[in-house]
Amino acid sequence: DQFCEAGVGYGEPACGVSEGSSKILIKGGTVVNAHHQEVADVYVEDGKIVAVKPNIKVGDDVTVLDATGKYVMPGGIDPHTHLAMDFMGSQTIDDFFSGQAAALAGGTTMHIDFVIPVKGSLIAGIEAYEKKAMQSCMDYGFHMAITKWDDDVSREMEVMVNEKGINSFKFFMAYKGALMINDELLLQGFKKCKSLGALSMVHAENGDAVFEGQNSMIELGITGPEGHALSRPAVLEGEATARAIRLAGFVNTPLYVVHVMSIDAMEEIAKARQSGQRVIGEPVVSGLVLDDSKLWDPDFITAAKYVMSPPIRAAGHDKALQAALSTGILQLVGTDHCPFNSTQKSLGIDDFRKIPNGVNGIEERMHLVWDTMVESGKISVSDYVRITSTEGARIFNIYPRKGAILVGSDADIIILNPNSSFEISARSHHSRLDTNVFEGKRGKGKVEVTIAGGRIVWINGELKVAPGSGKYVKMPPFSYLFGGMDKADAAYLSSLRAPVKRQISTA
Ligand SMILES: NC(=O)NCCC(=O)O
Ligand SMILES: [Zn+2]
Ligand SMILES: [Zn+2]
Repeated sequence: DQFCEAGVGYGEPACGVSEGSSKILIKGGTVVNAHHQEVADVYVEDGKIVAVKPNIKVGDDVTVLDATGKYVMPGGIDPHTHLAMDFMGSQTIDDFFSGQAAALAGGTTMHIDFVIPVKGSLIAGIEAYEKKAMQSCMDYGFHMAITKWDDDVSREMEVMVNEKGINSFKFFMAYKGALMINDELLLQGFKKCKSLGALSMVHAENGDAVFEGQNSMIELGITGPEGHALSRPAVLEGEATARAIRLAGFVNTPLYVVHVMSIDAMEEIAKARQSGQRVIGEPVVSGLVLDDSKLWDPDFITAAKYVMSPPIRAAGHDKALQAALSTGILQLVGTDHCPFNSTQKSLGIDDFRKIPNGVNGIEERMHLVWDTMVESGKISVSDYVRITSTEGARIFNIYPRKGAILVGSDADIIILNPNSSFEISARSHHSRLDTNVFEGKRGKGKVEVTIAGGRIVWINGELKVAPGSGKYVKMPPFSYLFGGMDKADAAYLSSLRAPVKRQISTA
């Protein structure tokens, strides 16, 4: 078994992990934060970072890890996952335990998952997810999807923000007949989010046009996975991104565009940001490092494992998204980890519209982003920390508790060896998935140690995780993205020209 699972408590030497206390000293590494790096020791006690400075001396009861020549960085925060999600007639194959264990093995120490309402009810939705998350072995937070609109939903959004610690709501502009909402709902939702200080997030594809595109493909006799890409071209992602941006601008509320997969969408975000609008763009690792060629593979399972929405695009979009990430047009990297195994993907053997949409990434993100962005010289190590951890913590308002190696921060830490290497395979990964969309990818830089909540959970290629040890992280509203918005609203109001007092002329 790859996991030391139930029954193995922390503090016991198991799975070859020698740690036995909650006191850890990381010695001699290069400690990297988003704005600074220095050679220093990091001392951890009871789940928190207690000291960051050179030459810390400790007693015999402390586990000492030598990080000389290595980077000591905040654990990754994956802002976009779907664990144990019921979707397209299946449930994603990783639950909150297996998905999080995989994450920890890849250097991610917190994720934010999307709660899907039950028949539109947010309360029923969060209750279901609270149950699913009971087996957690790492810290997590929730976004909430909005799938219908009425007074109950509006009231429940208040409960989510004020009582449940949710500060972001996702609106699906695609998946017609299932999760999709229309522009009227989008506007109501954006207004409500603004009033609550919650971040509006969109899955930006024109769902009506996608529906048309799908029907056209079927009429043309194109039923295989390539039909998925052909039916929802980048122009539909660009259109929806532009529409969401303009509606968020009309309401004057910040917008977060999830899984930006195309140049078309990225350019809309670039334009909006250039004009001063508060728009965040999140590429996902599959969009950054893959292209759509495998969707034409003659083997159905090989092709179907690449089916996700918006689709992985033709070569060229990947490089453009990397460039946008390096120049700050896009701000942080997620995964959209939404794994369906071969049997589940086979639901669409005769019709691509029935292939459950989603790919893996929660375990691979930190390595692939390091190799693609840092090892290639596109960004600095500090920027790596920013796009994989710190910016997520800031956007979702949990910085500096998360996303930093600072005194008082949670002890979520990775040690990355830049001279070591990784290779990705379904044979060795920790997800329950029987395939891997990144199969065979190799690169430089290896997460050798993961510390989550002050415990060594990944070392020497072994996981030591216990179900139930992860904590729910409440995320307060009014993140930095909302700072000064009230002034912009006031300026807008005062800019309105005085209404004309009209009389009926009788002449
Ligand atoms: N992206 C995808 O294909 N599946 C997960 C659901 C979503 O994020 O749209
Ligand atoms: Zn989506
Ligand atoms: Zn998603």
